[in-house]
Amino acid sequence: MSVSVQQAPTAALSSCQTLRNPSGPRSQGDPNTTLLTRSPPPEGDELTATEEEVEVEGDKQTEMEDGKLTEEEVANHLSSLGRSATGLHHIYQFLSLPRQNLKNVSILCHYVHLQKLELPYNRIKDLSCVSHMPYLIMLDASHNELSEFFGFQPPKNLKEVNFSHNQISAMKDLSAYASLSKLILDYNSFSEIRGLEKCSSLTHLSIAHSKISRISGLDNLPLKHLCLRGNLIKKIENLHTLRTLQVLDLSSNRIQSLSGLQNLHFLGSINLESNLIREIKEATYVHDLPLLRELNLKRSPVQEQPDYRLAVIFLLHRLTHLDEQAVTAEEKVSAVNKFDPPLEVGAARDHMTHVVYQHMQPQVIFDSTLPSLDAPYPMLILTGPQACGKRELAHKLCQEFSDYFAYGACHTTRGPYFGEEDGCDYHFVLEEEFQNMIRMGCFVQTMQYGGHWYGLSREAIESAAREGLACCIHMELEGVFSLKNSYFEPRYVLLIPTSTKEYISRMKARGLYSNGQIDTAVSRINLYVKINKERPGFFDSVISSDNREEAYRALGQLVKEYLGLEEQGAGGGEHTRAAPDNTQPDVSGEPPAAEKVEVSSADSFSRNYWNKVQAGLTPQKTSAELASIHRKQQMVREALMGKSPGAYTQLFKRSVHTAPSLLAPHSQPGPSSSLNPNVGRPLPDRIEDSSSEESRASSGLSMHSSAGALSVGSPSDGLDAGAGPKVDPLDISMLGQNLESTKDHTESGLTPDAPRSAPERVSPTLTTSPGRPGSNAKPVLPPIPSGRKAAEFGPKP
Ligand SMILES: Nc1ncnc2c1ncn2[C@@H]1O[C@H](COP(=O)(O)OP(=O)(O)OP(=O)(O)O)[C@@H](O)[C@H]1O
Repeated sequence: MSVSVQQAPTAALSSCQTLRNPSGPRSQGDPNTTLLTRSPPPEGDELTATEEEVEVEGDKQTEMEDGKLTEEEVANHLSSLGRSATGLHHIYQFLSLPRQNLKNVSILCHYVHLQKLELPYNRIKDLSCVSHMPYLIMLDASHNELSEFFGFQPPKNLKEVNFSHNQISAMKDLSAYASLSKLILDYNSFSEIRGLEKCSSLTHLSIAHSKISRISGLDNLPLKHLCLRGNLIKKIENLHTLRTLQVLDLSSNRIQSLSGLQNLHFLGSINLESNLIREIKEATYVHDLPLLRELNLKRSPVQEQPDYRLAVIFLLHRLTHLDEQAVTAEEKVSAVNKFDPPLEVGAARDHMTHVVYQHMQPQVIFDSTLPSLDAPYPMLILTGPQACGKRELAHKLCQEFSDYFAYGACHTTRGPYFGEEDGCDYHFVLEEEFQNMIRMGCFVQTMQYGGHWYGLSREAIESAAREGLACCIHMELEGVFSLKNSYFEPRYVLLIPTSTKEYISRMKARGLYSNGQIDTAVSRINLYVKINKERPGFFDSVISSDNREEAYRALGQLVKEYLGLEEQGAGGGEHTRAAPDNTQPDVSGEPPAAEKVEVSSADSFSRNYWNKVQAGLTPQKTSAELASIHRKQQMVREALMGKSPGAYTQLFKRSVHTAPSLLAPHSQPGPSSSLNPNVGRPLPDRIEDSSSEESRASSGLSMHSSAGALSVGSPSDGLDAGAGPKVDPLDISMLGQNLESTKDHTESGLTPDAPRSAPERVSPTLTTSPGRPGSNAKPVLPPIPSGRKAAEFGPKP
């Protein structure tokens, strides 16, 4: 028997060809089935079998039971007929003998042409036969009893080796295996990785379920796949030179951090299942890996973190699979909306919150700031990055234009800086109180900045409006976005630092900010610039804040243009009165010549792209069209007044000519009048001109003048609060009548809100009456102008 088994491979070929089953390798199950699956002897031979043959057969069976591989068995499992490596012979290249209970495979010494050898699930302890297989490319010796690592002469082309599930405890130098590209050593007892330094072709290495406690010995290997699953590794280290690594499996270790992976730019898949990663922020270490698509953190403590999945998806937005589950587009959107909502989303959420909370409160009419038909309550918002000077400028502006603007103090949970006064710079409140105010629907908008809450309360606006003043507020961009969702239509002035260096040194000079706060503020400059660039008209005006004086000059000029003021001398308080206003559109909507000039000068102020475009697109109306529009508007207003008598009648009528101060409730005592240095001043001659009066009345810009004309103690003193400032050229004729009727009501004890009879007719003579409602109030601020002006500064898209 041994003669036939140990024949030279070429001889074995013919032997194999006759012996092996044409269907190729068989019996993958029970190792003992080998005998049963052997090819039956040729027909007829059975009868002539000699005693000797029976004996040989018996020997063979004994050998198999002893785990010794026989020639016949080899022949049965050979496959893949092809040319030998030398090209001179036809040979079987592939031998697969799994689960054969083999212990001794020394017979394979003679199968020198084998290229692929599979001997898994046997009991082999010695593989020295491989030394005789110089052409071997693939060797699978997994699930055996090998205790030695590569115990054979290196076949020069050996590429893939599987020694998993053996009893090998030490790695040895594999520098002779230069062609080795795939090495699987799972389920052995290695405690250290070594000997691979010269394996310059090794792209796939797996040493799972061993006793490795430290990653080492892998420097500069061209590995693409590395599996060290089920070891004792605590730290990801020494991987930074594996520049080509694509798949990394470090599951079932004791790793606490993803640090050490940040330079592996080809990594596409990381398995860290069953480790000790606790913090979501660990994901930041792999945030910059451009090809990372799969991350598995299953069975790690980090899973218990709130919003774990969305947070990781947010941090690693390129992931397609997290924890072996596909990441959906919805999850990606939710993650962004949750952790870095676009300004619009944040603003919408903020707005919704306050609207809902406000609606949960008893509803009241905010008489001072309610939007009117033509003009919303005037507000000026100074926006820009922190410490760009907007607060200082807002204060200064409110001081100089104290008859027009009041500083709207927001609420904040941050503590006051040195010199800050409660109620002046901010209303300083505790977090609990702030949250309570949110729930009570007190805010129009809120924002968190630098870990503190800031919020603009409705009362802050209302209190300014009750005094007949426009509100001037400073806030960050998020606040602007939120406010744009409300029905308020402020004008927004962006104050932007153009010299970062100067901005930083100014912030440092204040001595209030940490480096981190300064960095945040600086980084936000670009946000403002971007918004201004991408959304023309988002800000009504942009002023450089580098030089505070120049910035204030520009802001002041802008406000003067807006108010229609003229310089009346130097010094503060000079703007408590305005020049007679003859710049407003007449009732027909056609601006007088003077206004046209002003409009063009105000053009730079406006910078409202949208409105300019709109104005450009709007064809000039003929006088007939304008008259028609005029009639329609009048009818609408009358209809509205008729529909809602009482308070609304008052509201609309009064608002026709009044700015908020005129709308202050009668019960509101005279802070405004006491504050107003111009109360009772004689009206300039021009204002008494009826035509200009009418013209002014048609415009918000006339308000300060008309107010100035009012005499102290005007019956309008008793006017109740009404709608926000409204400029309605069409209702000029109602002014006197309104005045009279109000007076009557007041005298007769009727409250302004009491139901009234049908709208009274207006005597045309009253339109030229020098007495105007609100004459005892301070000069009132101009509402946002209507007509042509409105087109300039009107609502944004
Ligand atoms: N209601 C609000 N909504 C949004 N932003 C606000 C609001 N109130 C204040 N802010 C802004 O929050 C930022 C931080 O305000 P804070 O007063 O703490 O900073 P500051 O260092 O004094 O800077 P500044 O001089 O710009 O006010 C500022 O840019 C401020 O304009």
